[in-house]
Amino acid sequence: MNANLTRLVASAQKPSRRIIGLMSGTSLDGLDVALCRCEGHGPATRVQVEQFRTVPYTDAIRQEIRRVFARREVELQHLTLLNAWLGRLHGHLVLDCLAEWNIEPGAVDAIASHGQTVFHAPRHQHGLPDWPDATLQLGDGDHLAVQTGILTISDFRQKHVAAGGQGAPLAVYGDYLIFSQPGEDRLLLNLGGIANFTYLPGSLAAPDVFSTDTGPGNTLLDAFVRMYYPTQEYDEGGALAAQGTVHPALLAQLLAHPFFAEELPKTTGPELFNPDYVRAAQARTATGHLSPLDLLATLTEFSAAGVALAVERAFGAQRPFWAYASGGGMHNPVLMAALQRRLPQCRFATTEALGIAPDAKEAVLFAILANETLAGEPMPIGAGQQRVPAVALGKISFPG
Ligand SMILES: Nc1ncnc2c1ncn2[C@@H]1O[C@H](COP(=O)(O)OP(=O)(O)OP(=O)(O)O)[C@@H](O)[C@H]1O
Ligand SMILES: CC(=O)N[C@H]1[C@@H]2OC[C@@H](O2)[C@@H](O)[C@@H]1O[C@H](C)C(=O)O
Repeated sequence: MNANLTRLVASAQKPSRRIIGLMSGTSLDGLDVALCRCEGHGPATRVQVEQFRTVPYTDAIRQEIRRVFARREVELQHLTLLNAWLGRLHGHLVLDCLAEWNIEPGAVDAIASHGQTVFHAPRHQHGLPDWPDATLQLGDGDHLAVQTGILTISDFRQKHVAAGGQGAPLAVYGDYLIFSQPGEDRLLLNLGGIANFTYLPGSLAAPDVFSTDTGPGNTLLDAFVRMYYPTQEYDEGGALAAQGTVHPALLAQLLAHPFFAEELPKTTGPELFNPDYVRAAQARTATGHLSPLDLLATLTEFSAAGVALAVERAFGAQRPFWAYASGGGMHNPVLMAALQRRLPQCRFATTEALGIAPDAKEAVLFAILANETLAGEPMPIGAGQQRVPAVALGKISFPG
């Protein structure tokens, strides 16, 4: 047998594995690196986060990604170069983190790399009836594996699409394994660039588990903050939105897109929710004159409204939940207050209360996905209409 396969089988048979989860989301704020100890697999999975760091992206890195990010037309050479360049960059950043933590690469079983989404194209968004759902993440796993000498599992979203999903959200698999609690209906709410939630029934009925994007989280806020306040990357503490007033007609127009009326689960991205989308809604409502502060207040309310609409659509307006937040948006009190006002039946906490630091959560979930790819069985959750395919996700790259 090939020596790589022998090592792979040995790793899959271990009672516990050390896996580095990597996530760089749509906000382009940096690479989240979570060193996890994953014990067991399936519902018996136990995860302990041994180390976590967000390595911030420099402006130069962000600029290179933005040349292709969510753009319908790009320079093909740049896209090609970026795939290898990001793979190497992520490999370097992993090695830097390991050196800082005093851990040898040989002490790590695997890297679970999400890669950088550069274009997300579910059918409802590209609108081309003869073409499938599709999504593209860059930062090829082979580069990470060779750079670090660590087995790498990457490109998790393609199998999801191939097996009938939209390529997202994937958090549902890990959420189900580590956050399900008998007797408590839970929502795991991630407020990243795009917002999404996973529903975990207290009955533990696997077929009912599902996950959906709800619309923008921070992506529009970030884009307009950068536009109006070039020295800032985001609305720190919601300080700007807090000084503005929500414009009801613009808010209604922003919510008029068919995305919000569509069946759950669904997925989206900045390909749809971008400044052009907002400008078009402003043109339709003659609100082009709105001050930056009022616009940010309206966009913050828009994000909260998207989440509330999806929750109501799925469960009605009455059903109580514990909602455990994660993602950068939970640091924005204006957004959190709007959510609480629109979902009075929910009680809010963060995943800290469940033992996982909210900023680390997505990176940890990819480590868990890789752990399942190595040692688990496909999970029978969200069967059928919920579009959560029961398949092992990710591609395996050997270091040699
Ligand atoms: N202190 C803060 N106050 C307000 N907003 C914040 C704060 N900290 C982070 N954010 C917001 O969170 C964003 C980063 O969130 P996160 O890292 O969860 O996004 P992501 O993982 O890139 O997104 P996605 O989950 O869509 O892929 C920032 O761009 C900013 O908008
Ligand atoms: C295509 C893509 O990268 N989608 C991301 C993005 O960020 C949030 C939301 O949009 C979610 O659908 C997904 O990420 C998380 C980790 C997921 O798949 O669960």
